[in-house]
Amino acid sequence: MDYNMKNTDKWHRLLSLLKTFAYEKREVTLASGQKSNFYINCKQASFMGESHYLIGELFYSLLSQVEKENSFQACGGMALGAAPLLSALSLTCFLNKRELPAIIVRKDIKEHGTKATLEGEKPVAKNSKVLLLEDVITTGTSTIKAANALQKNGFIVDTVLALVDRKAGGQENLAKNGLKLYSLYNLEDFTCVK
Ligand SMILES: O=P(O)(O)OC[C@H]1O[C@H](OP(=O)(O)OP(=O)(O)O)[C@H](O)[C@@H]1O
Ligand SMILES: O=C(O)c1cc(=O)[nH]c(=O)[nH]1
Repeated sequence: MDYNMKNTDKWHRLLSLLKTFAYEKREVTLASGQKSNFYINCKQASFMGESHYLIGELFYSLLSQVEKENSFQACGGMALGAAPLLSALSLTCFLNKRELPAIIVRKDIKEHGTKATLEGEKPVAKNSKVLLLEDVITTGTSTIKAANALQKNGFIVDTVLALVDRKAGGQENLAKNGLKLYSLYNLEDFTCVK
């Protein structure tokens, strides 16, 4: 798909905020246990008001394109990285006269109180189609876990929107699990000199 929001002012501005606050060139161990010499910690940018606004607008625009073939009743994603993305998209949908409630998947089951794995699922009917959001895709394992948690709770998940695809096999792993990936940025957007 040719994304119509790519290379727009909003797309460039969000990339600039991610490059400034999220991208770090350093040795790091990733969620998968693999070593890398760079890290994109989107949370350093995604909780800011301006990024929140841009993420909402860009994901809303991507959602409108994806929905030419598919439609969704809610969005969902894994804590913590997906939390600001879900909040941004859900708010932007509301401002566009559409309710798209957000479901966050806890990394660990809450041990007291509700003992919940999901939060925000009450407004969403079972068998609803949930659009999965993710900040960074490396192997795709975290995203597949989030999809499995939602599916186990009676929701349908087949599509993922990500901020960044590190192009490290994640897309292929998601496809093996029946998940189609659309990402706003990939690794080259961070590494190209422009
Ligand atoms: O594609 P993968 O190989 O699974 O790696 C990507 C995952 O790693 C990060 O989460 P992290 O586990 O660092 O958690 P956080 O959002 O709580 O910081 C990121 O938010 C993705 O969920
Ligand atoms: O693979 C990961 O754990 C990972 C990579 C990255 O660049 N950013 C992130 O938040 N997680």
